[in-house]
Amino acid sequence: MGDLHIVNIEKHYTYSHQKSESVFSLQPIQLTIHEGEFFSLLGPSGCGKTTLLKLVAGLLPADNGEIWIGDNNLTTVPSEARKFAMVFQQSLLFPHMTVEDNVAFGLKMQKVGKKIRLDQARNMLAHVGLAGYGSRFPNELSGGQQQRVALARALVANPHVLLMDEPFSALDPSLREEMRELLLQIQQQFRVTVLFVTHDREEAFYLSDRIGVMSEGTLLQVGKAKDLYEHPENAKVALFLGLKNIIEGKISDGRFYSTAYNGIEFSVNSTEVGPCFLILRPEVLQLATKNIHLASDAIQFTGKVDGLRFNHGFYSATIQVGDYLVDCAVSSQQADTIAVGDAVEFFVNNEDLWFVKE
Ligand SMILES: Nc1ncnc2c1ncn2[C@@H]1O[C@H](COP(=O)(O)OP(=O)(O)OP(=O)(O)O)[C@@H](O)[C@H]1O
Repeated sequence: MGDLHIVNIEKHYTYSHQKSESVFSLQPIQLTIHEGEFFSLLGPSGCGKTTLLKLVAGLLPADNGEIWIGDNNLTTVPSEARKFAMVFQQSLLFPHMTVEDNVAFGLKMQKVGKKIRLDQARNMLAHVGLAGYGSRFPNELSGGQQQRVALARALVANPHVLLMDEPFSALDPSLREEMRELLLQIQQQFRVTVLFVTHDREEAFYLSDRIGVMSEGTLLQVGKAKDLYEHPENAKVALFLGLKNIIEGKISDGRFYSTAYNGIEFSVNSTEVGPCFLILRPEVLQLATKNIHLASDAIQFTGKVDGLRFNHGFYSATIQVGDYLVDCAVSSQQADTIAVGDAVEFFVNNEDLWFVKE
């Protein structure tokens, strides 16, 4: 098997609508997904995630570029011969076939004998928590159970890569969480390479070894969730990841200037120059308490508590600084010492500043 290499793949669509012609271009994409890796393509609706997935699957012809797995060039290999399996948002099971026949169908196409394929199908159904459901028909299953069958059907033929397009987005939140856990468990057990498409950043962050952030047909940045969150390469990635406290300004002569927060100016170590954005992650902002010892290059702000919300084990304070609201993560202990309307000081260490270009 080996790594999945997407080599300068591109695709251009032209379509007409009410006499105007539009074009969507998937710009050349270069990406290697390691064998056994869980990789997500994350981006807003219409950015080209499904197009890229279909190019990898061989369901769409590429205008340019190649798909390799290990040393095998798959570019001209038809979809059904690539040994890739797909799971979609709404997986179409054959309604007139039992669950186990649905799961065994791919093996039947590969001319695997009846006994062996039914044994394998039942075994895979047990892995997805559906032991004993084999003789039911798809319409006798819930939406979540149907997705489990789709997963079993995808995995039974031992695919090189599992391609998944928003597979859980039609499920309710608690079922979605359950399916995520199941998928992770199965992926670790079978060590299958997964290429997963989602527009849900929480989902991508939770599941993935690495994530590729896409926008308007381009792959903006690839990395681990933590690296993307702490060090987005540009403002688009930061905005799409929902980062808070993004401040427009500029750097010149080693100093950052912004009109935000009542006017900011301080020395920076960054090599950036010109217009840029400063990102202050809520977790790196600290409330200044009486005994705190500030580093000499820490940057201090003064403001007024505008709101205080409990958020999964910590508090999130909104602090008004001039015309701006700043999000600041606050421990439970600190939250007990402040109230809405209080004047507060908070600071950030210079090393925790992150600057990006547009
Ligand atoms: N067969 C096609 N012909 C013309 N345009 C297409 C075709 N398929 C997709 N598009 C356009 O290409 C763009 C990318 O679509 P794609 O489905 O890849 O996006 P996506 O990121 O998966 O979006 P979503 O999350 O909404 O599914 C969209 O503007 C879409 O309208």
